[in-house]
This record gives sequence, structure tokens and C-alpha cells, in this order.
Amino acid sequence: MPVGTAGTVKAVHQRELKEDVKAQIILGNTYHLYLRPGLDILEKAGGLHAFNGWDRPILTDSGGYQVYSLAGTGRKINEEGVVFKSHIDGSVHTFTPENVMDIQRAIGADIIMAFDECTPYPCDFTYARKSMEMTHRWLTRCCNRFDSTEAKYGHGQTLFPIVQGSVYKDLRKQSAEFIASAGREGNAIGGLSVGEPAEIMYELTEVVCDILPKDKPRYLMGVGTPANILECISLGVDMFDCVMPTRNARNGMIFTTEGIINIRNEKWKDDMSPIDSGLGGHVSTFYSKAYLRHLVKSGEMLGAQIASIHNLTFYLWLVNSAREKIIDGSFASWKREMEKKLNQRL
Ligand SMILES: Nc1nc2c(CCNCC3CCCCC3)c3[nH]c(NCCc4ccccc4)nc3cc2c(=O)[nH]1
Repeated sequence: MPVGTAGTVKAVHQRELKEDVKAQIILGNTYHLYLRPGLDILEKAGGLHAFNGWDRPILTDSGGYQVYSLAGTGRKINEEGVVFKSHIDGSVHTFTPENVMDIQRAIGADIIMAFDECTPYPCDFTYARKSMEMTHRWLTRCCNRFDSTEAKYGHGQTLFPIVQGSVYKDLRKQSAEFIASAGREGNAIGGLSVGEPAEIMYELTEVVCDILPKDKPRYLMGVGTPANILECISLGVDMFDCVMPTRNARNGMIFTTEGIINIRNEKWKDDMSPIDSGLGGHVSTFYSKAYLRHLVKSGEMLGAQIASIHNLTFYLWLVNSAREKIIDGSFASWKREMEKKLNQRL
């Protein structure tokens, strides 16, 4: 799911997202959109879909993680919620389980994330248990608020709860059972991809996926590299979001079907071959490596646009290919073949 922050997937038009990248769900950012442009503008527009013109599903995160990672110092967490200072103008705000439900309803997200605490890593068992238990109490408050309010713009909205428990198996099992018992349309796995080794992330993802209901989508938040994604698909994950394809594109890290390219590297200076002839989509075959390198080195906006569309097209190609291989029963062997290339630096 391509990540947007301020109501846009950076440097990419909706038409390109639909026609080139072939994206379905994109992410919006509750923390950012609440601060700017603000709910009054979004409501006047008729919601985020009307505002940015994306007529497919939008998922918004609940803002807790963004406060944790963006507002940094100025925040204080207590049972009520999180008090934080805007990174834009320093104004003080409070997010609670109740008001982030209202905020995400007002944004008009199709998939609304529960208000949780992403437990920092590393932390001791007691801290992780207390943090998980608060996330569970907050989930109950989210469900009560969500179930007693209506969608604002005529289209349905659904709430996904989020499993926590840090890196402790017993807590992860407890949290997965509690989240599953909420009986929602989809379930998310949080508190991972926060600095823990990949093997730990895989082990806990497997533990949680084995407990969450098989007939509901499972969303692993904030993951990840192409290799992480293939491994987690094999463990049972259906949905992913990561800033990597777009953020890394802007500094020249290009994912291709043959391996990873740092386009700023001298070696691509006179390579007139397409960015990635193994990938469908316009930009990957229309533009050369040398041209993209030149644009990125020159800081040209078109460089960020081409690299972002290409990387997103690659990520969507990877997961669509994985789906096809699962259906025709060849996923395990295809994954082994792909893994040789995914980590290869060209
Ligand atoms: N509620 C919630 N969100 C989480 C997120 C944010 C997911 N992306 C939202 C999206 C909304 C729109 C704006 C962008 C973000 C996570 N991201 C990561 N790792 C990222 C690790 C990473 C990977 C590559 C580059 C930077 C950071 N772990 C996460 C855990 C949680 C969690 O427990 N609870």
C-alpha cells in the first residue's frame, strides 16, 4: 500500500498511481492531515477522497506512531491518550482513542486503525506488558466510539485493531487472542520493524499470524524491504505499508527485478539501457539508467517522480507476482529464485 503523508504519495499523480503503479489502497496520515490542512478543509471538500481525487480505498494510521516518531520530545502519554506539540507550529494537541476515531471518520478513510501505543524497542517484559494492556484498553474505547458513530461521506468505514506485545512470545499470543476476539474485518500487527533483528520480526509475525483469523486480512505495519515482504507473505501476511519505495527513491535507491541499484553511482553514468526492462510500466522502460542518474544528481524533480513511480511499480509487481505464484502453487520455488536477486547490489 503506497504511503502518502500530506494527502499525496510524494511526487506521484493519482493517474500514475492507478495506471502505472496499479495501486489499490494508499495510506493517509492522520497526524499530518489533522494538523494540515486540518479537518475543516477536509470536511468542506467532502473528505480526503474528494480532496485528492483518489477514488480507491484509503487507509489511515491512527496517529500514535506518528506522534511517537515525529512530535518526538514534546509528547506525554497517559491513560487518557497522548498530549503532543505540533512539529509545524508547536501548538499543543491531544489524541485519545475517541477523538482519533472521529478524526479518521472525518478524513473519510475506508480503513481506520485503532489508537495504539507502538511499544518502543528494546524494553523489558513488564514495560511491554503494561504497554500492551493499555493498547487493549484503548482498543475497547476505539470500538465503543467507532460503533456509536456513523460514516460521514456515504461510503463504508471499517476499524482494524493492532496486535502489540513487543518481542515477547507470551505477550504476542495474548495480544493476538485479544485482537482476534474483537471480531473486526481485518487485523494488524504493530510494534515490529522498530529496530529488532529481522529474524525476531519473522518469528513473532508467524506466532501472531497463526492465531489471527484466517478469513480476515492480516496487515503488518511498516514493513518493509522486498525480501522482508516475501518472507512475511510466506508467514501469512496480506497487507504491508512502507515509506521505503518512495523515501529511498528520492535518494537514488532503485529496486529492480535484477537487484538493487544506487543510481547515483558512477557506474551508471553512460548506461543507456532502460531502468528495468524486466518490469512493465512506462517509466521503467522509457527512461535510461544514465538519464535517471543525471536527473537525481542534478536534483531535478522529474528524478524523484521517475524513481518513485518505478519503485512503487516494482513493489506492486512483487506482491502481485507473489499472489499469482501462490494461486498456481509455485510460490516457494519462485520466492527462492527472487531472494537471490532481491538482496543483490548491482
Ligand atoms: N499505529 C501503528 N503504526 C505503526 C507503524 C506506522 C505504519 N506506517 C503508517 C504510515 C502512515 C502514513 C505516513 C507514513 C507512515 C509502524 N511503522 C513501523 N516501522 C517502519 C520502519 C521504517 C521502515 C523504513 C523507513 C523508515 C521506517 N513499525 C510500525 C509499528 C506501528 C504500530 O505499532 N502502530
